[in-house]
Amino acid sequence: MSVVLSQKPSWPRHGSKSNNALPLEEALKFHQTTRHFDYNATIVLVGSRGSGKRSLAFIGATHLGRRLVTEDQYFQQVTGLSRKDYLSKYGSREFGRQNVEVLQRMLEDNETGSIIECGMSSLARESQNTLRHYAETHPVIHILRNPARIRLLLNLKDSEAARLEQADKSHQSCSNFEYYNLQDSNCECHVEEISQDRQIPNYSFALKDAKQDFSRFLDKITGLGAKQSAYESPFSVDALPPENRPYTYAIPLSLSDLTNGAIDLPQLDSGGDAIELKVDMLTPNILTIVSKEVARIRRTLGIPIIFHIDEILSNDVSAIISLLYHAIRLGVEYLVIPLWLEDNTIREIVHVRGETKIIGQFIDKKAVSWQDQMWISKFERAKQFDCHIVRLLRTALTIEDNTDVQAFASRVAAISTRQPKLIAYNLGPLGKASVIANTIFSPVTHPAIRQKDSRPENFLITAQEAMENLYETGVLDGLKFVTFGRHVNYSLSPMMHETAYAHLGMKGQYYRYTGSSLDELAALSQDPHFGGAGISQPFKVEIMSRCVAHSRHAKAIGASNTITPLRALPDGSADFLLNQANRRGHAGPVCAWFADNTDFLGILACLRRNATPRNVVQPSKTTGLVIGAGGMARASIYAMILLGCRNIFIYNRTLKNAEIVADHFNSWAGALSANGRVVSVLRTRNEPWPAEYQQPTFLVSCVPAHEVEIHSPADFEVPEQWLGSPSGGVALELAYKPLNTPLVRQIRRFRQKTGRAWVMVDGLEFIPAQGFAQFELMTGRRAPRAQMRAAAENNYEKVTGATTDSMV
Ligand SMILES: O=C1C[C@@](O)(C(=O)O)C[C@@H](O)[C@@H]1O
Repeated sequence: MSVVLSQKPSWPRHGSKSNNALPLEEALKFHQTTRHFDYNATIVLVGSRGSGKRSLAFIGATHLGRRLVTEDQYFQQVTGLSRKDYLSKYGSREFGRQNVEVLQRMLEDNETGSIIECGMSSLARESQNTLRHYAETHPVIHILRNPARIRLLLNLKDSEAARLEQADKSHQSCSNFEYYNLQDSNCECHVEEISQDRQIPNYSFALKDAKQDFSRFLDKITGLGAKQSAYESPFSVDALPPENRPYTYAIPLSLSDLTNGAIDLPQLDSGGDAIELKVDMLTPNILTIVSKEVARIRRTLGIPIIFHIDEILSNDVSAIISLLYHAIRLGVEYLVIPLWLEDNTIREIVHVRGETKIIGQFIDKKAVSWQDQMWISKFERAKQFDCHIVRLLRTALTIEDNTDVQAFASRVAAISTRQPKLIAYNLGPLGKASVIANTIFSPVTHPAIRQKDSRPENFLITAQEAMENLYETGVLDGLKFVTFGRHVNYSLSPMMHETAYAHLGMKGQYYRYTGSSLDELAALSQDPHFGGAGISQPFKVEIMSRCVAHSRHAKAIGASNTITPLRALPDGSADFLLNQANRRGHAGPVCAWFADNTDFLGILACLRRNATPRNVVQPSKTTGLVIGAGGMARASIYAMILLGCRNIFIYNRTLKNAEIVADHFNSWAGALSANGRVVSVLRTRNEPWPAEYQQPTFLVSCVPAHEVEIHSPADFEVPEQWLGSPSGGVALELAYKPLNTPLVRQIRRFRQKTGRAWVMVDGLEFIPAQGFAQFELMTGRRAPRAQMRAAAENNYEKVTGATTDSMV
């Protein structure tokens, strides 16, 4: 590890001079806003020209279902003139005054339910005062971007660029969050310029990455993400924060290693439940470096960040405090606060933490025995500040220290049930057993790091090894899973799931079972080692009535593709669902099933990430088309409803089945649409597209890949007249044997002929997308996505006997 302590940092200390320097007291007061907002509080974006605010505001508005308000548009609305015309008509002084007034009105008139993109009027002193005040009750996010990139984008001279960069700094003092808008190294294209096939390199990467990153960021700082997951399904990984789940792992990375290129982030994909970012260097622009590295970790790995300032910096208390506040601005998930800081300092930081959780930490350097009362008093100290987690560490001198720390944890557990979570283990090579036994954020290395760094100091085990140990010692049980359906002999699920077990060090087997009745599945689940089932056609609807509990989604869809076993307590009854969720790694008698659905998640992901900005959902206008009337068709309709689509059409060969599906959705979702109907049935293929509706921009074909009754497999083509959307759309084909279905060929031909921007997504993109969540529901562990996707793609030809080269 290299430590850089060469120069003093130059972060804005309280009251320091900048363009819009605040008086000290005011700055402190500003820092102390609590970052707790009404769930619907409007979110404001400020930042330099060229920082990408507009695109991000657009992404945020779509993601949260908010109104998008831009200052340009508001200016015109209020004054009746564009900015340019206003400036030439009234001159710059009056223009400046009007700008400020528009900004103030815009904030005032849109207190809730909006995402506001501020223009450059946010640089004016009066505007900044207003924003500062607004930030007491609303998230105000400062968007940053690499200055070189901005200069390039805006085609600026050096001096102009420097002025812009300098001016942008003043946004720090009127925002309570910061988001570093990374440029995608794969793609230089503008968000509008995306290509239309996943086979084409760079296909909409920029948009996909920014969409994912920024949406997650908003979920995090508003706290909406976590609440949503728990509400949706008790078995989803995000239903419980990692500290409430058994056996989670954190990979420590030092900032200096990250910045000097010693760590290749993409290689660290899966292998930990969190990244512990250790700040071990100070440079003049340390805050920007931190912002950028946090953004890189989020973009590349997408797992929570534990922000930790290395003890080697403990001499510079002022630097530590600035870094702690900065981490809260970045909305990191966990912040490690050294318990040796002064009481008031700790209290103030905890007060403004927003959704960031606090880990109070004490590291003993004097080898005090775990039996010493000192440890309990450290725990009590952290508790007094309302820390969520207390982390107590010391170096192991003997193997016995590991049993001592266990005994200490039991003593703490006996104090009371309502208290912070405890992380306690021994450092050093002798502490390994206590790291394995510890259940929250045990520090692990990653195989990719170990490969590069074989020094004896790097004694950490990998998450995979830690898990293997838990299975070997009988702490966790190997389980059996199955994909169950009438035509599952070419299912890719076994490969995807077993690859994931191996990657994570889990013991598990995933079988295919071709069955003709759900009674056969009931027999399979008599085995206490039964861990869950993927439900394939034609059982997705029927399985619902066999399950005693259902996720909110499965209920709304009326179909399930994933069931998990509910295990019996000694008296034969089922335990609470969240307890069941936390016992997923253990065998035991199965007394009932829980139904969930991940098909809709796969469909949602495919539609969402492939929709072009031109086809952003407008609830009153956007239309969707679903072909089929089975469980997949239901999941497709549900995904479209979640996207905001309120005019969905269904076509199925057997009309009656389409009517049943339409009735199901209209019975609970009809009220979402002005005419009381979200789903309408197209009776025949010869019908012209209903004239009062736009042609669909979302199309999902759920025609089975295998033969149904007398019909041949997936032989469906859409009447060309239904494809007339001028902006094209996303067409998702769920059948994947072969990939090159008649529909895929038709869309490709149509695209070539008309130049309409249809993005074709095939079944091989969908299968892993539904599989990730299924794996997570069944195991409670985060899915190793890249490995699962590769397993599906690499085994496709072997399993299905078809070829993958059908997409061009
Ligand atoms: O329909 C399918 C396909 C599948 O059954 C398979 O085995 O590939 C897996 C299910 O989760 C999914 O809903």
